[in-house]
Amino acid sequence: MQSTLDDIIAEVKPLIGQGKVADYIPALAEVPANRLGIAVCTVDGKVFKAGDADELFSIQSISKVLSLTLAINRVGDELWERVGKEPSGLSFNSLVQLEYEKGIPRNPFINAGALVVSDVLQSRLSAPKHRMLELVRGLADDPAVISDKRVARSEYQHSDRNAAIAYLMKSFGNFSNRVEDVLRSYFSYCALKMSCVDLAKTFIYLANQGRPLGWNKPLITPKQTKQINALLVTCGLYDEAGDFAYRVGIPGKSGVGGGIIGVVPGELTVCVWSPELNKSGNSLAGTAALELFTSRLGRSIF
Ligand SMILES: NC(=O)CC[C@H](N)C(=O)O
Repeated sequence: MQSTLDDIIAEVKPLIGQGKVADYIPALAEVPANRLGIAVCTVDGKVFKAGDADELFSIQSISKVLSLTLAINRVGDELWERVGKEPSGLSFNSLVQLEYEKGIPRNPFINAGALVVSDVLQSRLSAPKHRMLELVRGLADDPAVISDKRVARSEYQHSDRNAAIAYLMKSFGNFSNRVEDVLRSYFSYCALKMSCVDLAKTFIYLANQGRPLGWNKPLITPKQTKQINALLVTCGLYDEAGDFAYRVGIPGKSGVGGGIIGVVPGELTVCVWSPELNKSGNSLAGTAALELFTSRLGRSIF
């Protein structure tokens, strides 16, 4: 495993320069483009890493998996009355489908869906931002995980499109709380700062029937774990979910910070980070690294 990870980092490095670091907020635009890391965590808790696997980065939309997990945990199947389970085929922050589908987002991993999920958490939890922090600290087994206030504030100052999405859903009756409050929580989840190692450990519950590392009780049921992994395969990479399934072939979730997590059910989680993105907003070198990873180890689910 260790030599495979070292080889992957060396082989993928030349791709740096072909993508574009997210620049919609200054705090993300400043991240050095040449970073590249990979970490693997196995269901029995072994961690392997290479490159910049311990450096912290903004997890952005990877947090949508955590908020979905919390929401499923709290409300169960009721959630699916307010958000769909189908791929959108459109970019993560698109508004067009929402109008003709009457304010019901296609899935929980596009921004519209994640905002509905955040709205549910806002209603159900007394301190949603704090609860999320507590959850990730527990999952990553790292009490030092924080949400970067500067990133969250900057996102809020550039939130016109996400606010438009939320207000459109509100006009259809699919949004209960004040838009500003939910946006603040949503951005605080997106601004979580974690490393590849933290994230590989955090998501091991998705490879292990809902059981986090070192916990004595499951976070979600095996059935819910299967459901989240299915949604990751079909919707985790936005309008590139098909290409990702074709090239990488495992459940995955990307974020505009350049991170991507992948799940090999029953076996391991893998997290890659490279800040330069392709046109769909997914890490360019990160996707290539995962493609090599699953191909070399013969680990696709297909
Ligand atoms: N794809 C992403 O990572 C998007 C997250 C970003 N904070 C947004 O809401 O636009």
